[in-house]
Amino acid sequence: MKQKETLLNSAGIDLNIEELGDEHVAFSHDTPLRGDAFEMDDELKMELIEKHFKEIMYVLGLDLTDDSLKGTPKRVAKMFVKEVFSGLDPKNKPEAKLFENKFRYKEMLVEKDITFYSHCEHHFVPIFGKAHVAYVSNGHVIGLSKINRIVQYFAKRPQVQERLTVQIGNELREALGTEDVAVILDADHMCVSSRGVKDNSSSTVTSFYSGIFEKEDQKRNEFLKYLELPR
Ligand SMILES: Nc1nc2c(ncn2[C@@H]2O[C@H](COP(=O)(O)OP(=O)(O)OP(=O)(O)O)[C@@H](O)[C@H]2O)c(=O)[nH]1
Ligand SMILES: [Zn+2]
Repeated sequence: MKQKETLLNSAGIDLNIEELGDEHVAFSHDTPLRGDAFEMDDELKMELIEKHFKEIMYVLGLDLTDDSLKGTPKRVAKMFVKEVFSGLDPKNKPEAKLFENKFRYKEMLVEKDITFYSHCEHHFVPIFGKAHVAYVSNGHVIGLSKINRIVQYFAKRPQVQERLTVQIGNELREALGTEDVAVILDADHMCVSSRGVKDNSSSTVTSFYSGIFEKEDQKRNEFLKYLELPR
């Protein structure tokens, strides 16, 4: 396949972004990924990122023979592929372990204050905050930690908060087989606080409501009330 050859040859560093940009696939709820995004394995991705990051550091004038700096391109490459952007790759998607709702639990379940770390796709600096999730069982209940894992999986992508919110909401609807899902994210954007406008007191709140949470004010208010409960 020609594109793959282009990618592999680009280990020589002549990445032609225009040429690679034709094939868009709406993959994993709309993160704009190319169709060939996973034809390269992680090893090659890390090799290429290391090489490019070395060039960025060089251009900035940094001395890459310095013993504190020389490992940085490799560290950054590993951190991008294996950690902070590992949620781009569907192979890292967590399995949503479900149990039968034998206990006949009929009310909403709320998991609040789920910590997440993401990165703004415009500046590649951190977004971090709390996610609050609610759902009403449609016959199955999900292992609690899987909710955290779903939040973290979608957070580990270059993101905007709106998309992250919708991706988490849609994934929970799908995994749980219910429309009755609510998600709120409350986050700090380092691109707003540490640079640019430098506002470190604002936070950004986004929400996703479907099913009864969309239709019934009462359910939505109940969810919001639980978020105010002291711990
Ligand atoms: N809607 C939305 N915007 C975001 C998010 N994260 C960062 N942004 C904004 O994306 C915008 C990018 O705008 P640009 O004007 O191209 O970037 P910039 O010149 O660096 O802008 P400033 O941040 O204002 O200095 C900024 O206003 C950011 O605050 C997000 O999750 N959602
Ligand atoms: Zn930003």
